[in-house]
Amino acid sequence: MTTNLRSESLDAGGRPSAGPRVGVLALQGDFREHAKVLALLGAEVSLVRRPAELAGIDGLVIPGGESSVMDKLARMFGLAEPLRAAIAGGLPVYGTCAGLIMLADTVLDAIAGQESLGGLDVVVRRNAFGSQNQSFETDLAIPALGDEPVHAVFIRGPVVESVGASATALASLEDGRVVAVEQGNLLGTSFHPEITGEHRFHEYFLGKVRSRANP
Ligand SMILES: NC(=O)CC[C@H](N)C(=O)O
Repeated sequence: MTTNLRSESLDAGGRPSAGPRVGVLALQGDFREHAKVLALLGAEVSLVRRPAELAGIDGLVIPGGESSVMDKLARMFGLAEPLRAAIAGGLPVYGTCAGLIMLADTVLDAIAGQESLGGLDVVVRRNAFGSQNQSFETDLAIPALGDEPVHAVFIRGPVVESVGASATALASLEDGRVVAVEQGNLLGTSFHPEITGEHRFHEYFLGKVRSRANP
């Protein structure tokens, strides 16, 4: 008899080990696309809408969407402070587009009263590619992810205007503008790997999640 096990690795008790538990912030935006990619890569995925749902996750993805709405909902649902505490406590978090804006310490062109969660020592500018050119696609060389370029889709994305001393740029456009950054367990991209079939960013993120879950 063969059993259809999702994971071939076994835990200390000889049982098949479950994948890392990754939450996806599901207040607004393209959280379903992230959940699909993460599940495909073997993570145990849960949607996060309340503070209690942060318990027991080993990592969190903040999706693309609209950062000002996400911010409002996060505060309304009492999630903003628990999220800040989780980030400060070292929870691995990957933010795409609006998610990157949520993780940035400083946000330019925010709407009045908009707050970010912070954690990434970067300055981002919302809607940096302007209304004439709201969406575009390009291939990015990202040595940290291997030789094959990353096909990147930008949808009213932010740009990283300055990278502070604690953060590192992972990818830039040809004109030098930074569009992917990391800092310890935090990862952010201006673009959307969750919609292109590109899994290397999620894999890279899951690496951070696994090393925190099994130090
Ligand atoms: N695709 C996206 O996530 C767009 C981000 C959006 N322009 C914002 O400011 O939040």
